[in-house]
Amino acid sequence: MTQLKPILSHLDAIPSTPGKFKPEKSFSYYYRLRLHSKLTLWSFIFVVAIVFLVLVSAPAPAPEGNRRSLQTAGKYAGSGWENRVRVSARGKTGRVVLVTGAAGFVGAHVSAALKRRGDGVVGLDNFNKYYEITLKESRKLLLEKDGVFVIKGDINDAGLLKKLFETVSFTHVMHLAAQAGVRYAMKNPASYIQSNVAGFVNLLEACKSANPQPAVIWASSSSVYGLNSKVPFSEKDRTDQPASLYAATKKAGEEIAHSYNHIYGLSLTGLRFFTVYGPWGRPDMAYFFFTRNILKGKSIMIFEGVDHGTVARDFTYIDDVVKGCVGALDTAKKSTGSGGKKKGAAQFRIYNLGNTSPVPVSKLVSILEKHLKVKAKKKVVTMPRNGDVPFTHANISLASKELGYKPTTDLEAGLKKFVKWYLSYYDSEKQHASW
Ligand SMILES: O=C(O)[C@H]1O[C@H](OP(=O)(O)OP(=O)(O)OC[C@H]2O[C@@H](n3ccc(=O)[nH]c3=O)[C@H](O)[C@@H]2O)[C@H](O)[C@@H](O)[C@@H]1O
Repeated sequence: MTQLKPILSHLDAIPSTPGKFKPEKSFSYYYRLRLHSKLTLWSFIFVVAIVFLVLVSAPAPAPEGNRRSLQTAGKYAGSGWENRVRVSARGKTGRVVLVTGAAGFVGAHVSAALKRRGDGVVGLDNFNKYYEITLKESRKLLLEKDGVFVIKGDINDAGLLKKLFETVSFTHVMHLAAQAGVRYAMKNPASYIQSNVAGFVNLLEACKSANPQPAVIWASSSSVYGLNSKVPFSEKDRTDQPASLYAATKKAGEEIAHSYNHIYGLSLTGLRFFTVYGPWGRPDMAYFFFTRNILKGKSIMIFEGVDHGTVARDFTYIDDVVKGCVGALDTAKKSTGSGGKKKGAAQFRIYNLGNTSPVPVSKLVSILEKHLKVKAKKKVVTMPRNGDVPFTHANISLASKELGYKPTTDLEAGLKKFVKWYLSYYDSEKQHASW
């Protein structure tokens, strides 16, 4: 320590402006300089040795996927987060369900229904900006009141899924996260591949590796029938003529699911939803933005087919679809594999969840006008080449027989409930309307 003193005092003498430094040429100066150099040399050797040891003992750099997992593990580690997940997963029925897309339209309704009947439910949603995030946040708030924790995270995050499956033994996964919307696929095709293909595979990877493997129920779409002209659409009809990239990714999902069922023994049930609508719905859908534009006095475009052909949809009310989802969950058999190994054949099912009564878009608009008590400014235009199909019509006999699915709400009654919710939700004082 005493040896260091002269050096420190020498350093004290160095002016803050280096160019003005004038060296002293005395004996003690050279003595101190030599001592300084010796110490600097030893410090340098010491630092090099430490760096060498660190480099030798450091593991090889993690590949991209693992690196992301490590980041995720750090982000979600901690007893606070794990406790919230575990509390949310508690239930009375023995069923513990991971609902992806829980802040979305169908996901939020299904999560609430499962929690209300006593299942343990954990939600996952990436809260992306496809449509207004405030609506997703409001759904999340309502779910939290019901005791459902909605994690903000992405199905493409393998680290997060691994952590989730390590924290909770899910009996079921209700996979409702997706990039939805038929026409938006022309604007942002990559987002469909990212969510509906890559994200789905990532989720199935986590499910097949889990021990026990959960049974998986996931959202497919009526759009897989594409240009099929045989009505009503039956699950046996061809689905190899998609009219949009959205439909193609949903069809790809069905094929991917089949391969995971075949290789790993995962129990998989696909639900082909037919234009689902209702309270807390999606602002990108026609019934929703028609309502918004009618109230604002803006014009709306009603598509028609070639030669003034009618464009119609088998609009299906949310509560009916929720019952179909719950029916699918309750009849799902267990997966047969565990930890990535198949032990026997597992269940693979596909069902239509529609309403069985297609309604022309022009009729949808006249019902809205009636409930809103406002006349719409209508422009009838030929359907652009945007991936839309002229009509959808579900045959639901399989779902009725095997899931007990029985839709009970017609478009008139369903839109009445939607309009009531819409007016109360967008009335600023009642932003937090109930289910
Ligand atoms: O059943 C399905 O599988 C699909 O249902 C809806 O797709 P879509 O039936 O096209 O629903 P909307 O976008 O609400 O369109 C409803 C009807 O309104 C028509 N439309 C849409 C927009 C517009 O400006 N004008 C118009 O007449 C469409 O051609 C369609 O016939 C959902 O948006 C998809 O995510 C879902 O997968």
